[in-house]
Amino acid sequence: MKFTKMHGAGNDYVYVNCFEEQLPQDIPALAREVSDRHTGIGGDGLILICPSEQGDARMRMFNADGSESEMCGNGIRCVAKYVFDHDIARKEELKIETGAGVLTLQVFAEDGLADRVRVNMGKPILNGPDIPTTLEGAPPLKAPLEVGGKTLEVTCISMGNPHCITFVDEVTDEWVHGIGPQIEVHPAFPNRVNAEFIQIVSRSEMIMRVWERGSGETQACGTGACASAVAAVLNGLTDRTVLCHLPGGDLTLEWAESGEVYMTGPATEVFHGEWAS
Ligand SMILES: N[C@@H](CCC[C@H](N)C(=O)O)C(=O)O
Repeated sequence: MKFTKMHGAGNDYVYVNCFEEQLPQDIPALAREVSDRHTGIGGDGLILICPSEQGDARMRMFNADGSESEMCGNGIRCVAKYVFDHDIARKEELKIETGAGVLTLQVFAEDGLADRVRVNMGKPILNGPDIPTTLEGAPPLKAPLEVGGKTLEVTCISMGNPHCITFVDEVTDEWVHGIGPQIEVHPAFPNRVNAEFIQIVSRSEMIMRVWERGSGETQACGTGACASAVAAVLNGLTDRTVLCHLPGGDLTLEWAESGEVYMTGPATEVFHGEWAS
């Protein structure tokens, strides 16, 4: 099976071109094997680039634990780069089908290769049961959540996949590794959840670290950054356009007056290979 290793702001996945490659039946097991950083290729998960009847390609994404997610913000920028660079559809405006619907992307190319992508991520889902969470509100805003002996005030938003955002004075390992895994499996989230920790720098800048559902801490999370930008506006902490600093790089988020969220960021190809097992 041929694969390509790519990352978006350090959020790295193994990509397989399913226009050409045949996959084993057990895709969750394949995702776990290729993602292993010691015995596999190494990555935050596996992303399949598949034919689509509704767009130029369809993305399927699997976390490192083999669970499938509806959406991946950093992944979809890399899928767009692959589709553009490898001539599956060499268009500056692409449509990619995801578990969260068909999204429109704008590709910015340098010397014939895509290097930045702007994604219309659609409207955030704010209704608690649709996120899903049992916390009340649309969205749950400053909702009390008992975790590790503390009562956190969290905001919950779905960008097709679920996010639980906590604003903190300083984003520390204790938040990400101590509290993050407990939020991921908290009973308030029936499908588990991605946990973001946000430090506000100014009305237009924030720092984020994430504990991702199914993958643990990653260097960036595109859907998480979008959800956090929406949460920051709803909590009165930032303006509608914000630069988000993540351990692996920066993303620009804009929550437009139309209600749609736009994310702009890098997409990088690292190497190709062949998976033997
Ligand atoms: N890193 C991704 C999100 C990947 C899926 C997530 N862990 C989930 O289970 O929902 C991103 O860039 O959005």
